[in-house]
Formats: sequence, structure tokens, C-alpha cells
Amino acid sequence: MLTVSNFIKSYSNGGSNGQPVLTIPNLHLPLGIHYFQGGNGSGKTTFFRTVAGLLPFSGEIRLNDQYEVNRDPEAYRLRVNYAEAEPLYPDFLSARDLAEFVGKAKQAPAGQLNALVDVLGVRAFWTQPTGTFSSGMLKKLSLLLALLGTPQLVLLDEPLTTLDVDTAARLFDYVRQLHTDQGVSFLLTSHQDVSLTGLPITSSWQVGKGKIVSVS
Ligand SMILES: Nc1ncnc2c1ncn2[C@@H]1O[C@H](COP(=O)(O)OP(=O)(O)OP(=O)(O)O)[C@@H](O)[C@H]1O
Repeated sequence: MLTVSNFIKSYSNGGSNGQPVLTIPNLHLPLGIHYFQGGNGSGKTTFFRTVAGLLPFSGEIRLNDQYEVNRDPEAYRLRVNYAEAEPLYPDFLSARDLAEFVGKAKQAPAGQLNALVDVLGVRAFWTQPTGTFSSGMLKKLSLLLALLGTPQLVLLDEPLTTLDVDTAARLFDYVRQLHTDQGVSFLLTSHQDVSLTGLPITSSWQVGKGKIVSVS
């Protein structure tokens, strides 16, 4: 499903003293739900943001042996969605403004947005400016945006953080269904016990010391 090769990511602004934050000679993730763990500052968000096509890097990231993130950016980004660990949006935009915009860009099927509004429980603050949102409300919105369209891969960075228990249960039921019925793959990070999601984890990975290694 996802192949990463000859990957080197450094920040050019002097972060990590200009040393690579992550080096990945070769990583192949089959269709599935893959869990990435690691301490603060180990590189999980850097990895997810790069796989989402948001950060420059050296190397190749290819989806389904077909779409390379830099060579086929439109096709790739139509198929790979990302929910940030700590989402931030322009204060004056409402959940509806953002969802309608992203829904169009991601070619969301008819009726999908309405269903996701119920899964994530965002109807109560649908037209409110995001500048007034609590951290949990922002999290729900970011998860909703990441599920719009027909992605083949969804990256969920810390989906458990700040999410209330009932919403988390509905979200992970929905994720399980997408995986089982439509073959959607997921990458997850969590500082909490990932078994709380109830999801079948295909593989686990440890991020640290500039590398990603398999956890058996
Ligand atoms: N925009 C940036 N500019 C420079 N350095 C950065 C930037 N973002 C992250 N880093 C550095 O990259 C390294 C990895 O950070 P990253 O945010 O990927 O870690 P993380 O595993 O997601 O951490 P956490 O669990 O705390 O969220 C850290 O050394 C951090 O200082």
C-alpha cells in the first residue's frame, strides 16, 4: 500500500542542529492499520506530515505502487488524508465553511458529510467560528475533514487526545468499517494505549533515534 524509499528528512531552519530527523532506507506497509509509537520529539508528526505531502524531503513515497507524492501530487493527495495532532484553523471560519471547502477538494460523495457530522458529533457547533472551539471540538473537526472523500490511506496523528469516550467509540467503529468494507488503510500515532481504539492493528513501529523500526 505505501512504500517509502531512500527517505531523508531534515529541517532547513536549524531544527535538530540541521541533522536528519528521520532516515528510512526502505519501508513497505501493506494494506492495513499501522501503529507508530515513540517519545516526544522522536519524529512521528514529521513522518506523518511528510507522508501527507506537506513537507519537502529527499527520497520517494509511493502509494499502491502507482502515485509518488512529488511526481503525482494531485492524484496522491486526493487519496491520502491527514488529521493533525493539534489542528489549527483560521479563527473566523466555521466547521461548515471548512468541511464544504475540503469536501469539494476531496470530491466527497453525496451524503458523506452529513453522515460524518453525526459520527463526530459536530452538529451542535457546525456554524460556530473555530476561534471559539475547545481543543476537543477542534479535534472532532480535524477528524471529520480527514475522512472526507474516498481516501485509500488516512493518517491519524493522536486521534485519542482530547476526544470524548462516546465520540471515540463512534469514530473507531467508522474507521473499522472503512477498513473492512472499503479496504482503506490507516496510520495511527498515540501516546495512549492503542488497544483503546479496539482496532485490529496490522503492524507496530517504534520511531526514535532518527529511525523507524518494527516492533514485534
Ligand atoms: N518545523 C520544525 N522546524 C524545525 N524542527 C522541527 C520542526 N518540527 C519538528 N522539528 C524537530 O523534529 C523532531 C521531531 O519532531 P516531531 O514533531 O516530528 O516529533 P513527534 O514524535 O511527533 O513528537 P510528539 O510526540 O512530542 O508530538 C524534533 O527534534 C523537533 O524539534
